[in-house]
Amino acid sequence: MEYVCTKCNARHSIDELLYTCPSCGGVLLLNDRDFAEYKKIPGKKWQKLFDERRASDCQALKGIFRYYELMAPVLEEEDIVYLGDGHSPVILASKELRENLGIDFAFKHEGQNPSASFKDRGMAGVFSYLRAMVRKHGWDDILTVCASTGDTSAAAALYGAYVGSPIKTVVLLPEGKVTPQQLSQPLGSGATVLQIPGVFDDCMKVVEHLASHYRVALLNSKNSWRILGQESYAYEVAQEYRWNMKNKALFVPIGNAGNITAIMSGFIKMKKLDIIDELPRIFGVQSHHADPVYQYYHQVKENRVYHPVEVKPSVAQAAMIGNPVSFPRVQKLAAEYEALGGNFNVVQVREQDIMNAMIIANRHGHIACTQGGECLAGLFHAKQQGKIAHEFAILDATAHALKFSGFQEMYFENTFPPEFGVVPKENLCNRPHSVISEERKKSLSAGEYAEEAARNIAGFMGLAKR
Ligand SMILES: N[C@@H](CCOP(=O)(O)O)C(=O)O
Repeated sequence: MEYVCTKCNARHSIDELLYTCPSCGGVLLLNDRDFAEYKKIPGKKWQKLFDERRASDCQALKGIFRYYELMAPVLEEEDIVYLGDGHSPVILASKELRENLGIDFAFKHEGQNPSASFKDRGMAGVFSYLRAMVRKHGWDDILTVCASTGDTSAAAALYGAYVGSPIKTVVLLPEGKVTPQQLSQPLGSGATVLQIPGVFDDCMKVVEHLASHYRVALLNSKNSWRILGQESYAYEVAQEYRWNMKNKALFVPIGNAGNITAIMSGFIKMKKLDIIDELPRIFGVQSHHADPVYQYYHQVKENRVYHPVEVKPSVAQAAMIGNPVSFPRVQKLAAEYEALGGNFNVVQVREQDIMNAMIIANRHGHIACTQGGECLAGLFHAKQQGKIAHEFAILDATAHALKFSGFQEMYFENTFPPEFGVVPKENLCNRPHSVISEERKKSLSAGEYAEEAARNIAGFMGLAKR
């Protein structure tokens, strides 16, 4: 394998941990030099291999590395770090939800990964590579560092804690802009948690500076081993639908743009190897409060100019990023995707719609986070605009709803700060009801208390007597 620069096409050895091209500073992707050999194997044979592997009880192949030939065939079994990552459930949207929307779709619930987000896929990739480097070169001291809006730091800390020595984990967070649940994750895993004022983009710059001037291993998706791990999402989706991507459309939130890069890269590989006949349509989704990629693709093709944007507070906090590090990769892969017959779009949604959609999804039995809500809002939007009609959509709910319960609480209590621009719809709000007071409880025996509480509930719910 080798690193390939997305800008100047230079190739570099993977024996060194590189994030950008030493020749021109461009971001990198990983390339398998034997890929041409893989083309000699019929697509059906690949499908059979991966289908049979579903039954494997080999620990290393249970997670994202079920597809290791397409990702990192240079790793040995002993290098693979598996914490239960990947194979997140694809759940058909409830009947009522599909009927209301007038389109068939499913959520892929990435919150069911070990640290409750899709980032575990990428961390399984990068930590397995680091273990290989430790084995091969005897590296005895590795300080990993990442900037995060909350999910990356949780995943980095979890995998770092599992692998242990010689790896130590530091995470850098924008103070006050990570949910309490996400903050508790790296703290619980024992990582060093550092905070600075500002937003994710500020943290990313600091971490990039650290990576260029000090001996640290950067764990953000700028690290192309993260991208490889996250390609597994594409392989799983294809396998879920028996390798048939005809009339399928994927909705993916765009933050630092590592995930959309990985998903396109995975589908491109499968198409080139004839594992799939058709590429699914891909819709990136961004909030109007953090939409640099939408702004770029919204321009007339011939005159597109990329500008980072200044983000505003967003409920899709994991994607609140004004200058995604993977933007050059997206540009390159989206062009390749279209050249291979695929279709790549970016839609913009409003904060209000993201919150409404997240609550609607969860009210229909899903565990969508705000980014999952962003995808559902994106699907609503695409449907309304006639951009999608007959396809079956697969929505990426990137993390567990519980990580973002604070936004739900603000919605139900109508306490959103004005800069979010979110006003709750009363019919979507839900609050707890008190059945009996503490004082009344004290005045009753245990039996009387149970009876009176039950009577109050029966009255409140209008229950008929037996
Ligand atoms: N949403 C991310 C932001 C960093 O993205 P990465 O994929 O480049 O690590 C987070 O959870 O921190």
